[in-house]
Amino acid sequence: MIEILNLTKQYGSFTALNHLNLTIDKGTVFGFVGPNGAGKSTTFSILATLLAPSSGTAYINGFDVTKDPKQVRKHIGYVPDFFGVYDQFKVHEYLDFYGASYHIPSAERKTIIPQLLELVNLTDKTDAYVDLLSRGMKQRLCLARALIHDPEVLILDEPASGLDPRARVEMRGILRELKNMDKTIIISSHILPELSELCDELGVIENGQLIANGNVNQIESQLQAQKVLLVTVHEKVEQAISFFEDDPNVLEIDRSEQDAQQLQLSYQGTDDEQVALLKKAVGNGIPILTLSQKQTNLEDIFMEITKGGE
Ligand SMILES: Nc1ncnc2c1ncn2[C@@H]1O[C@H](COP(=O)(O)OP(=O)(O)OP(=O)(O)O)[C@@H](O)[C@H]1O
Repeated sequence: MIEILNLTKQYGSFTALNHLNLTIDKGTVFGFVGPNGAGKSTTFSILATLLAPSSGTAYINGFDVTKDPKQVRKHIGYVPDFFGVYDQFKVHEYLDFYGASYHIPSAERKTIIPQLLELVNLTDKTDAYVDLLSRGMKQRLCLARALIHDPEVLILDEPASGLDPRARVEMRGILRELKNMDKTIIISSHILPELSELCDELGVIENGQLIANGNVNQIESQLQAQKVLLVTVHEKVEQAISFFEDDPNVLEIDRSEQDAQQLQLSYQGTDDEQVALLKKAVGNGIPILTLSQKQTNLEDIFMEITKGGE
């Protein structure tokens, strides 16, 4: 379990994290999403006990990251966004080195390492030199390294960044397996759809503050206070625009770039009000060809909830 309490980090006069509060229950896969510079890596570095907060703190399985870093490290596996690998090592030697650093007895390491390599699909690379692995393979090796002491909590900073689509799918498969092993996982990305499928819960961070938190549906419903109606009219586009502009529930009208006859209405009315509006439009002679509601995808949601930071 991860508890973040009023976590604040100042770099000089710059506030990178501003009273962040978050609780992640055991066994949850939590996606931490935010634009570049939002404060994700800063949060993760603090959780990994590598950076001291300016104020506030965080607990991992009840251990305070500022007061009890040694205990915390036993309970976490951390994959940073940039990592180095010791290039003179072969894959199995690399894992063995880290296993020894965690004081795992040699006999045990001999059992664990093949299991980990199987988990991250690197069994056939056991004798390969680490520096000759592809980026995706290095990323998976780094994940195996983070798992060597069987931590309950995994802190994964952008584990899918820079991977091609196939490698991303592979990474997702591995994370799913880890979820099935009941690990608590916090994983960051600036790509919301990448996380949505995998995560039980999401938190959106911007300018060091949590601006949305919950499951995908909860985050979606925050946005759905405003739906987007797509209205295609047969000619008379200007007439349609001035008609819809008069409705107080229509907040904004955009014209589609692809289709000059299509209007996109940001609409905040209820379903009943929407029915009444359409009835009135038809009654007023607006030649409506089609009407539909734009399906908001997670990319739209992300753009919407982070647009304050533009
Ligand atoms: N050592 C540092 N000194 C000064 N400012 C820093 C330092 N580290 C990070 N920052 C600033 O703090 C803010 C948060 O950075 P952080 O790396 O936590 O963001 P992020 O959400 O992980 O971004 P990205 O998605 O680009 O990795 C950024 O504005 C960054 O420039």
